[in-house]
Amino acid sequence: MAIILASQSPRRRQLLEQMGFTNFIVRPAQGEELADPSLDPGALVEALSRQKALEISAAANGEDLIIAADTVVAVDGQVLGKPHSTQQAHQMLSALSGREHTVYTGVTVCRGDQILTQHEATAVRFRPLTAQEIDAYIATGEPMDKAGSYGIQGRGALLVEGISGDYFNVVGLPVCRLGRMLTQFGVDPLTGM
Ligand SMILES: Cc1cn([C@H]2C[C@H](O)[C@@H](COP(=O)(O)OP(=O)(O)OP(=O)(O)O)O2)c(=O)[nH]c1=O
Repeated sequence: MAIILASQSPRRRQLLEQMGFTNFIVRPAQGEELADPSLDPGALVEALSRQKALEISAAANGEDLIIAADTVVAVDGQVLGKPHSTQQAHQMLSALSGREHTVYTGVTVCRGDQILTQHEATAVRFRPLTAQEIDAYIATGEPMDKAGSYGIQGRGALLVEGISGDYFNVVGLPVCRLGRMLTQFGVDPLTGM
């Protein structure tokens, strides 16, 4: 049985390694992420993670275990994905300045016909940011491939006053929840695989 991480995200790869997995295949999904915009953020990230997992599973061996995830930021009923431009990154960071938002990550594990999807939510509080600080942060290049236009694991930490919930969920993979989901597939990262 091979473990396939259906993700291009280097953070997700690192977190899977941190869980103790050394021999897994990275095979990012290529399909466009399509979801009903009326879904609430939890249902949205679940649907997107499921799409990624099913795309890779369709071309995989039935014995292979696929893991896929999707992360968004929600504030004021608005869902923020990755920014398409530095201008959009500026808008997102302005919307997050001086307040709390929620990071949602959906995760899907599947093998053959068995499929399990869940999500985790983490509250993150930003300190107030000036327009100049936002511009300086964008100039580091860090925001552009990240939901909500920041990376808590990088210099984005300078913006974060506090969090409530799973830190790793913000980085892109709810490690504790995923560990428990995997036990339903007979894979236990803690006691041996
Ligand atoms: C909020 C936040 C997001 N992120 C990242 C995690 C995800 O990689 C990204 C959200 O985009 P996603 O669409 O979830 O994932 P991706 O396009 O990077 O990779 P793939 O679809 O192949 O799995 O934002 C951080 O790294 N740090 C953070 O603090």
